[in-house]
Amino acid sequence: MTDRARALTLQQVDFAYPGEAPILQDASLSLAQGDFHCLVGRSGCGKTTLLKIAAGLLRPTAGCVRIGDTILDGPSRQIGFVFQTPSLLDWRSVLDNVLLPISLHRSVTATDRARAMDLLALVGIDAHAQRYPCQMSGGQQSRVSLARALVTEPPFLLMDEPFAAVDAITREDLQNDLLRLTRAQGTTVLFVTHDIAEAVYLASHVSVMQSGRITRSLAIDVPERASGDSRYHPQAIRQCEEIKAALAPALGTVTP
Ligand SMILES: Nc1ncnc2c1ncn2[C@@H]1O[C@H](COP(=O)(O)OP(=O)(O)OP(=O)(O)O)[C@@H](O)[C@H]1O
Repeated sequence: MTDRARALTLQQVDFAYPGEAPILQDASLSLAQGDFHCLVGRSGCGKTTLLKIAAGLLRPTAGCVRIGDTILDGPSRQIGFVFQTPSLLDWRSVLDNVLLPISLHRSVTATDRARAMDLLALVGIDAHAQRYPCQMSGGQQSRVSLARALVTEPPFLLMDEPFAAVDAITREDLQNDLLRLTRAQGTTVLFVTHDIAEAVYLASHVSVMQSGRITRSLAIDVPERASGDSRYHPQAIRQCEEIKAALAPALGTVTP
């Protein structure tokens, strides 16, 4: 697949739930191949709705979503989705949960199993492959969910606050796992979060959403991205403040 074919674009998207006022208005986003794009915004501004449109789970009332030059007209196997809660199947083992996206379409092969085990090893839980989700902690379940989303190596990964329910230290580990895996696979990621610091740590680009519109997009350019301490780099803190100001212009802190 060419770089251009691996671009994801939302073009002037409007959306309203049936019988409701518009939720999204003229929302545009452009992700180049390999971008890690975070979407931040206050609760209820329309982030999850935008993500579902980008996944083809909801249809825009105006505008469109494109993968490369092709308009998306429904869910696509090119797009992996990670929800806010891990949503694992309790009656399947960890390994079988990771293999689920494959087993829904065809028979699982030994190569698939080896690949799933590799992913579980990369997120540090391969020793628990035969356990069931109820025997795993919340952070471990998030790791299973991440491995499941990546087992088919989708070129696009859409994530809706996937680490919101885990403690801060586990969240940092999960963020590092996510960066390592998506960089290794060259995945293009759209990641929704309330957490500005998380967005600045993970993202190559951050977009700010307010009342159904994208009101600001900025490139993140924090040095030493690969090392853990880049979270606390002065440039990271400056960019967090910039995003916070963009989210709250009415407070008059900094007007971009
Ligand atoms: N199925 C639905 N039918 C009608 N309205 C809905 C539906 N789903 C969401 N909404 C409304 O759409 C608006 C945007 O919701 P959405 O979940 O996209 O926001 P969000 O920014 O992701 O919020 P949060 O950060 O709290 O998860 C909210 O006012 C919500 O009540």
